Amino acid sequence: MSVLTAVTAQNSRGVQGAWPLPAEAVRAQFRSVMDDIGVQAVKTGMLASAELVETVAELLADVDAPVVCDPVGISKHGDALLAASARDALRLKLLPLATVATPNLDEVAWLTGVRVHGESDLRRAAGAVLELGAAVGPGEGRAPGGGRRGPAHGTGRRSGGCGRRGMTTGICTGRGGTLASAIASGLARGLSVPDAVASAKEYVTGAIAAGFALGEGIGPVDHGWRWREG
Ligand SMILES: Nc1ncnc2c1ncn2[C@@H]1O[C@H](COP(=O)(O)OP(=O)(O)O)[C@@H](O)[C@H]1O
Ligand SMILES: Cc1ncc(COP(=O)(O)O)c(N)n1
Repeated sequence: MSVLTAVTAQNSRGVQGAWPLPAEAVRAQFRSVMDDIGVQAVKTGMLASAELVETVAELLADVDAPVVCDPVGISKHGDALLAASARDALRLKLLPLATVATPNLDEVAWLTGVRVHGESDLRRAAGAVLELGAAVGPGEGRAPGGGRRGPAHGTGRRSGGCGRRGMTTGICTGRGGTLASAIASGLARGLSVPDAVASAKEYVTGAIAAGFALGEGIGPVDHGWRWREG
């Protein structure tokens, strides 16, 4: 079930417009889901403004289910999806509620000041995210205790993806959101955090490898790759 926080106009070329919903609309959708259907896990994505980050943090404070926070900052095309003024609310209110946080490398630098230049920086970055309160972070699907960790860009076993038109960089839209959603799905099914992260990492790797061209710009990951591969 979804609680929409913003409406965007976007395509493979970029984000042409974004309109945050009123906090009241977010609260009402949340109540509609919780009071009838309930949740086994939550994943947060684009929150647009400090007000919406605070609203979502308030709502999640009473939720007794794992929370995966994907602190969406900018789109693959460089379009802002979160106001700069929302950083403190994200750091101080939402991330402390997270079971798992999945910032990408730009987002982790923005949130913690730690710049990742190589693999040796990953542990420091993860530590900085943990200090904000998230149980696990950042991005990369790192499992506690040194679980599976994949390549950041383009060197992995299945990397490549987005294969038409000679794109071999693994750059496609929806990677981070797919990783975070897959982790939340695993947690909802009762997997432990390390198992949910490992399973999500495998899934997103396949989705990137099967990414395809759509439109004139950056195409999407393929969420249906397992189904298509049979
Ligand atoms: N070229 C690639 N090949 C394989 N996995 C990749 C590649 N690029 C990114 N990933 C994986 O996709 C997941 C999400 O990456 P991330 O950089 O956080 O995405 P985004 O920038 O979309 O938020 C991570 O697990 C990352 O390791
Ligand atoms: C509503 C929404 N949420 C998140 C992203 C980031 O995805 P990406 O980094 O792949 O552009 C996006 N473009 N739109």
